[in-house]
Amino acid sequence: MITVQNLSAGYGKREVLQGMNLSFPAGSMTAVLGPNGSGKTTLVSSLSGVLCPISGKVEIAGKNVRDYRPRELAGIMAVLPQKVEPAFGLTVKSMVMMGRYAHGSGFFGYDSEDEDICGEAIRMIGINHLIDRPVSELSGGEFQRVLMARTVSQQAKIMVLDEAASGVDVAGKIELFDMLKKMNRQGATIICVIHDLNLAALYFDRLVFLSNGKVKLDGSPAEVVTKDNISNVYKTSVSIVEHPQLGVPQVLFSPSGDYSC
Ligand SMILES: Nc1ncnc2c1ncn2[C@@H]1O[C@H](COP(=O)(O)OP(=O)(O)OP(=O)(O)O)[C@@H](O)[C@H]1O
Repeated sequence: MITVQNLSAGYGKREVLQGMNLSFPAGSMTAVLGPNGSGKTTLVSSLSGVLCPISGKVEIAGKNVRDYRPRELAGIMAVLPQKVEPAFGLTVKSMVMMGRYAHGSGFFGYDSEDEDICGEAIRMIGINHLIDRPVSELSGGEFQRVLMARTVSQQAKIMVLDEAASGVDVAGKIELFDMLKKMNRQGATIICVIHDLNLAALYFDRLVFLSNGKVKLDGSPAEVVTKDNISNVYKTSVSIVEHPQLGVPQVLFSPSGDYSC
């Protein structure tokens, strides 16, 4: 269980999150959404203990996230940040192996089990063909997949992902979210920042929308993805339809002007 308790967090004197309270039960799968600048990455940085709160706290299994030692935290929580620079000279394989940091025990830091787990993550994410390529020479979407493989190889019970599938093509997104859903069904707690409302409604049990550093909406897709709610949060007009096979709400957008021929 992760709890966000009366959390205020920000940068210097700028308070972005204001008195936020949230809890993420073990085994839950939550999408965090909201307009640009609403505080999603600030929340992720707070959950991962990178950002020191102004007040309040984040607890994981009853212990303040800031009190965990880095290796101990990496053993229970895998974080995929929004911005990662592809380090010069690192190959895809060595970058994925970095996910085993918390587990590494062999003479050189990693053993054959670490190799097997990374190999499996690389196969699952479909980047076998890239394994020896330098990460600095990959396309944006390819690099994003490598980051995802590194996160998966960490085999942590909690996964916090900030725009995990940004830059990944449509089929790749489906593969990634299918995989996350499978991991969730196997017990992983997943918290994922995502901009795509329709994928969020398809895959996540709970959608939390932030607006100006506060929780604006929190509920199942059926509860929160309504015309009024989405129009209100994003200040744009939308239509809601039902997914023809799954029945979940899906959002349609229209151009703001009349561009018909
Ligand atoms: N390092 C920083 N220093 C100062 N202000 C920051 C910093 N990082 C973010 N901010 C500000 O904090 C606010 C929230 O930013 P945050 O990155 O959490 O938003 P977000 O919801 O993740 O946005 P996006 O959808 O664009 O990724 C924004 O107004 C942003 O300008």
